[in-house]
Amino acid sequence: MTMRSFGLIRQCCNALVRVPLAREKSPVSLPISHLSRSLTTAAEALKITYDEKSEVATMHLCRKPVNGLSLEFITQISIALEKLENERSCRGVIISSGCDNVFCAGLDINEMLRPTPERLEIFWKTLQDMWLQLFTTRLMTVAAITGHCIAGGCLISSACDHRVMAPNFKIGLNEVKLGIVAPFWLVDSVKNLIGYRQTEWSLMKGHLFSSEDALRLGLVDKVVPQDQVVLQAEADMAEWLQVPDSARHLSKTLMRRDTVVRFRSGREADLKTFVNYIPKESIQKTLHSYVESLKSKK
Ligand SMILES: CCCCC/C=C/C(=O)SCCNC(=O)CCNC(=O)[C@H](O)C(C)(C)COP(=O)(O)OP(=O)(O)OC[C@H]1O[C@@H](n2cnc3c(N)ncnc32)[C@H](O)[C@@H]1OP(=O)(O)O
Repeated sequence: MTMRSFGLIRQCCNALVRVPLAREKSPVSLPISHLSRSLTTAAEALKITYDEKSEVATMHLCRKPVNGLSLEFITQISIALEKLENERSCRGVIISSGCDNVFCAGLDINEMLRPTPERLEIFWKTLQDMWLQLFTTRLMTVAAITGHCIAGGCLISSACDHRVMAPNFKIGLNEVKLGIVAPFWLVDSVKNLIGYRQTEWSLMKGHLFSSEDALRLGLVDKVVPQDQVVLQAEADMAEWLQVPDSARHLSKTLMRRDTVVRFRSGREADLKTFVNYIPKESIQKTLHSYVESLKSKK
């Protein structure tokens, strides 16, 4: 197997971190005091390998401990996707996790705690862009879900084309438990998989499905033992790649067009809602209590 690594660019200096936005030429500078905590450096957080024989890349999410989606991490994912999309030989990408028992625990909650308005706005725009990229990419996308896949984690998995999950983990949208509401475009992408009623009640309750229930409902496509998830994802990818790329991608575009049109017409309003809503004192209190409850469960 021939593997190549894609280098990802991060620029740091003492006082500022430069965060290039997806599809924008000039990076934006942000005060370092607003960087969220991570046990992994930016360089370690995302690893891309490319297998020339199968023409498939693997994107390993390795932002320990739980792949919390910070602005920097989302930006890295977005840049990597763009690079892979532009790599003509690349036909598919498998998204996997390097964190034990967690595929992705969703947005890094620290991004929403006492944020600056500037960073909050960039954070949300970048998340919207990353979702759109993943949801519409010409590449065949497979999520290898080796652990919990919560809220923003489900945003990644539900934007993919195929999902393989390990048993006995949780997946879904639990935003209401944090006192917040999932954006309509994320809800749409889950609704496309499991239908209106299952989405409605799980969204309102903040219910997380077991892997087994997720399989039954169609939120994932296969459940296999944890140590076989990546192998299964690779095998399924190979099968998917037997379909001619352009016909597969055009079919995906056709099926997802309504969701994309709705997203494009509502994204500005969605951004406004997010930046106005998150700083509210009542929301800050609930988010703070939620973070405390995560810490105190130990
Ligand atoms: C209007 C806005 C809508 C936005 C749409 C999306 C929203 C979101 O994604 S909000 C995030 C929702 N996610 C969650 O509620 C998941 C919370 N995490 C967990 O339930 C668990 O951590 C776990 C099941 C994913 C893993 O459990 P375990 O292996 O036992 O690990 P710990 O709970 O001990 O966590 C380790 C460490 O990581 C911190 N942490 C966990 N999740 C997050 C997170 N999403 N953001 C930031 N930090 C997170 C946790 O607090 C621990 O920290 P330390 O105590 O400092 O070690």
